[in-house]
Amino acid sequence: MGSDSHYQIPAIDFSINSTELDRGTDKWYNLCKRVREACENYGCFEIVYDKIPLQLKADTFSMIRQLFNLPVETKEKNVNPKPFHGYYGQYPTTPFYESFGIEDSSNYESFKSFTELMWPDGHEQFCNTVVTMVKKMDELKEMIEMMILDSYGLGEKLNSIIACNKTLLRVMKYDAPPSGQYANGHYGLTPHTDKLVSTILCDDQVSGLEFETKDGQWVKLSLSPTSYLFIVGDPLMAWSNGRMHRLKHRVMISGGKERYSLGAFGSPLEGTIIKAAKELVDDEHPRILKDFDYKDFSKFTFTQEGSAIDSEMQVFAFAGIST
Ligand SMILES: O=C(O)CCC(=O)C(=O)O
Ligand SMILES: [Fe+2]
Repeated sequence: MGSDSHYQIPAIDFSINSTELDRGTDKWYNLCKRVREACENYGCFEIVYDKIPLQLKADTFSMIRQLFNLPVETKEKNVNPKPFHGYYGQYPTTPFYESFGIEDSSNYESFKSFTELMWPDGHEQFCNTVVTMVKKMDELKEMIEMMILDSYGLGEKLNSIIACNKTLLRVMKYDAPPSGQYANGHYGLTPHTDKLVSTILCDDQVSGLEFETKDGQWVKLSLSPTSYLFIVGDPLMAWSNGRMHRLKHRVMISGGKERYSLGAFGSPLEGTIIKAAKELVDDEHPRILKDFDYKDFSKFTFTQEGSAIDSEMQVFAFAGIST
């Protein structure tokens, strides 16, 4: 992955023979260890993965362009009161950003309903292409979640938030600002840590994503066509009792071409209480957060009080243990 020449996030190659990736093999445990180290030290890693055909990815982005090209009145029909779901756009603070959050999108019937909301006469190619892509990203996400559990020796804890969440598909578009404006960059998306458990992200080869290193430097990322980015979100950090690092990131746009990106986000199930795995709390790692209801936390981030707090501090303001 091209980033600032002196700073490189780990790249983990999953493009190997499927049987080697079976749970229990040496290769599996070796990857588990690397995944854990990357999440703890960087809060992210590049996933090199050849099991999603490049043509499928290209077709998906072409379908997503068609979606964003629909009239605003049509896009606004995708209303969903849950945080990070539904259509978001035309906001004065992020004038170049639009997104859709579509739940249960690896389920054909559910995605078909969304498709018919956007195209009342149906759009089979849109539906088939995107569902196929989300299923592939889902497989990858489930495998990485299992690796995280196994990396801590907690592979049997299948009711933890790591193993038990639903994929929320989010698609994003960042308009290119008018030429000559913002030559030095403008926020497409302001700095934040993800509020969903984890994220697997890819883009259509127009860069803009940047992340903050642990020592406060902003570094540009550009993903190769066969790469995806895994990002640790606040709930995953909370589950790991602070062992995993949340990645603070932002999108900067500076003109030229519009950017499209696509993410499979792990969304906690209704009623989920986020708590540190008890095995990950000990004298050396005292508990850093109280248990909290995920829904209340995500609502809090949108309140006047919550939104005034820096994104990475919100979880501590909501559930921090005062010493
Ligand atoms: O568009 C991107 O590359 C990043 C999107 C993102 O960070 C988010 O939706 O949380
Ligand atoms: Fe994000």
